Amino acid sequence: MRITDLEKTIGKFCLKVDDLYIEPGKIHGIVGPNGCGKTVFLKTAAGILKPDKGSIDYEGLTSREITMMFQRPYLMDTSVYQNLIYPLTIRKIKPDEAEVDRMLEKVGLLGQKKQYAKSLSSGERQKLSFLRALIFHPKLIMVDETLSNLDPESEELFEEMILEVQKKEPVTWLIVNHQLDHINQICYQIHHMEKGRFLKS
Ligand SMILES: Nc1ncnc2c1ncn2[C@@H]1O[C@H](COP(=O)(O)OP(=O)(O)OP(=O)(O)O)[C@@H](O)[C@H]1O
Repeated sequence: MRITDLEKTIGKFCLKVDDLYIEPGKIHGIVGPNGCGKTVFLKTAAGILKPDKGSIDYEGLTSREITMMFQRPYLMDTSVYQNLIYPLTIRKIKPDEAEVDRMLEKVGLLGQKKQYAKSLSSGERQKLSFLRALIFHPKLIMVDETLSNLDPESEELFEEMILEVQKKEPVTWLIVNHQLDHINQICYQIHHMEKGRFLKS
């Protein structure tokens, strides 16, 4: 993915990306102080916010192959299971039930499969949202500080799952996190942001 001459102004804030190359199939971390524009960048890169100027070359990826995990996951008024398979439902793909159970089991949510999703704890919601992002095998996954609120064990589990995905069919990950987060250790490249710009690495 290549981002060139991109600009996005929201209120007093201005995001400016002259030239940024995100090597495909790798795990990229984005770190920087509060308010430096990480979320605005991610939303713009995901196509949720329209840039005022500039271009994003997804190198052949379509919007259906891109997903974003938000800091506060949006869940629908239905069961854990229905929320999980939603990306498949809208793509008219029949879920592989054994695979669904395997995924839920892996994060310890199998017992809550039929439970109302909105009754899950915040960490459980993030686990569900993570599985929902993985279930349709996207090629580009953007993660907005989702992993920062997890307990160390869950964070380790997510890292393990990310590496498992990378072994099978490499995905491009853009993971916004904090400077000292453990997840940085599995990143191929860390991109530093400050005041709406990327620092040269
Ligand atoms: N809808 C909006 N209206 C006005 N200003 C906004 C809006 N959205 C974001 N901003 C401003 O843009 C700047 C960048 O915000 P952003 O959420 O991208 O920061 P961040 O790096 O993700 O911060 P944090 O680490 O605190 O999550 C902030 O100063 C914020 O106040």
